[in-house]
Amino acid sequence: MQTPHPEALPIQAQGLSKTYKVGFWLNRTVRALQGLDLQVGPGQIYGLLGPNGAGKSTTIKILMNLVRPSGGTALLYGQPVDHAATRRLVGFLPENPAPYEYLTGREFVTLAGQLSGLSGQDLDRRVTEVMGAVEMAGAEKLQIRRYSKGMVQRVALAQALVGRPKLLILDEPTSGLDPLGRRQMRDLILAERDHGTTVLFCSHIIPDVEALCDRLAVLVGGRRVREGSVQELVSAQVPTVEMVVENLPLEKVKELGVVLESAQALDGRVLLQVSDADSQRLLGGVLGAGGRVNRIQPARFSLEQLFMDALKNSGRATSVGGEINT
Ligand SMILES: Nc1ncnc2c1ncn2[C@@H]1O[C@H](COP(=O)(O)OP(=O)(O)OP(=O)(O)O)[C@@H](O)[C@H]1O
Repeated sequence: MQTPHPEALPIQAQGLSKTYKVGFWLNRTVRALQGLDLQVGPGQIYGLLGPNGAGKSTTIKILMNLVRPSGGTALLYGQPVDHAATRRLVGFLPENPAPYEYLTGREFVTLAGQLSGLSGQDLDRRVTEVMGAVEMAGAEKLQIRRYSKGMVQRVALAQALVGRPKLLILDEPTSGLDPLGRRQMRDLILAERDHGTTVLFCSHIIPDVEALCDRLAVLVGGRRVREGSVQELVSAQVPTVEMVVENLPLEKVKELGVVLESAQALDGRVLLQVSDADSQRLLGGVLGAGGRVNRIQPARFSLEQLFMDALKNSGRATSVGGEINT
């Protein structure tokens, strides 16, 4: 039997596409993915960031062999995604985990451990270890139907971790968690990376992506529109300047003929964002028209700005996958 290639990339996908048939007569097609390339190196935390319907879950489902791609290839450690020995190296947290409600948390995680090949004392020790890591030791004897959403998410993470995976694939790991729960989930993911585990996760929560990722891909409408480290992506943005103007209404500012990145009237003031290159012209125009500038400062580069720009540039007023009629 073929074995996983430990020197191969944990994840390598090329030209992935996926169309779903929808509608009562299945006569409409949604293009969930359109030629996606993805490479995740060992020990990285890699984020897929995108709005609702961008194709993040579809990508993850293809990697987990839950959905077949319509085109392209996906490899885990150099092997196809249905390769049994390779799949044992992967821990998976689905988007809406639905564990058996009448099992206790410990029974559920023990079952997952058995399925990943553990037994006897090793299994017992490992279950205790992961239940402790996700801070569920105190509630491990309760049936899952008594758990809160955050507790279900933790126990589902414990089942993903129990088999000591080399690669963790997490679909929206922090969704539905309160700020403390999100923080703890982030710490757990970082701790796994520190143990050498490779992590792929998807999210639309920008601060989580910013806090966790070594690299990320921004997906919009099933396409990868940006890729790189957070630092690379953020510093590649066009520098902009924020200006607060008084004594001049927004309509008059717009008449100055300077391209504004954003403009908002608030409490008798106008908040403006303009490219660095245009800022002097705007300043001159505002002062010349009798306005007063009471603050001017470089805008902080952020992943959020990048994300918004990516959405705007891809021409998507809405974020759902491209639907075509056939
Ligand atoms: N089983 C399915 N049948 C039909 N269309 C689907 C199916 N799964 C996903 N889609 C469509 O494919 C597109 C991409 O969906 P996907 O769930 O991959 O996006 P996502 O980025 O994970 O979004 P979200 O953040 O909302 O989970 C969407 O337009 C969605 O409606």
